Amino acid sequence: MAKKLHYFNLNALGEPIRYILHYTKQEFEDVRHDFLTWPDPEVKKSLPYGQLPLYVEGRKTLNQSLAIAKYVARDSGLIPADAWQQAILDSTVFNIYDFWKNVIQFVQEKDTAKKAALKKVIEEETVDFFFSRFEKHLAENGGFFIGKLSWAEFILVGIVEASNLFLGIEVDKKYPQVRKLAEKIRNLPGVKEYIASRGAYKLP
Ligand SMILES: N[C@@H](CCC(=O)N[C@@H](CS)C(=O)NCC(=O)O)C(=O)O
Repeated sequence: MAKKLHYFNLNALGEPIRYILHYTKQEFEDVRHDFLTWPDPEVKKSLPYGQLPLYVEGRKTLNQSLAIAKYVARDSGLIPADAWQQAILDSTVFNIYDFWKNVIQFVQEKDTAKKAALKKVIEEETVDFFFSRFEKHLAENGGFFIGKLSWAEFILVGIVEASNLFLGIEVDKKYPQVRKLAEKIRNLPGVKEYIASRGAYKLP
């Protein structure tokens, strides 16, 4: 069945899904929309909630990045059988997205002074609040969230990379567990080749 992932030519919410698809060796069409000319009225109208990413499998479509990531991670050992462990991972990805909300607020702010103020708060408070917790969670579980590789680590690494790109800082600089994990994910078979083939992202 033909699979397609629609997203912008950026990392952000699409990249963890791309990483999982490449790691699990699933063939898919990586459809990239141009952020600079967005919104393309035809495409926007065709999206169930007007936003990307959108995953397409045959005639079925799925929106919401976390739902897509979890769906494409099934049958690959990236989702534990145990319900409690599944819930821990769900909670973890929501915590990661709670951090990401701050980055999005920064990205969307048009006023230069307010934008600078938001960046200062993120750099001086928000990063530490979330990343000290991610760091502890990883340290207590052998460098993963539940003691082995799961879909949640892909989400964290994708969000770290996108945050670094959008904020122009290294949010993971002081967090060795997070950094080590990012290196591990980037060197996974499938992911490594994908990264080499796509090159580096640049902000529009
Ligand atoms: N909760 C949604 C958020 C999707 C979202 O915010 N998409 C943004 C890009 S990251 C978008 O499509 N922006 C363009 C628009 O709203 O027209 C998810 O996780 O998929």
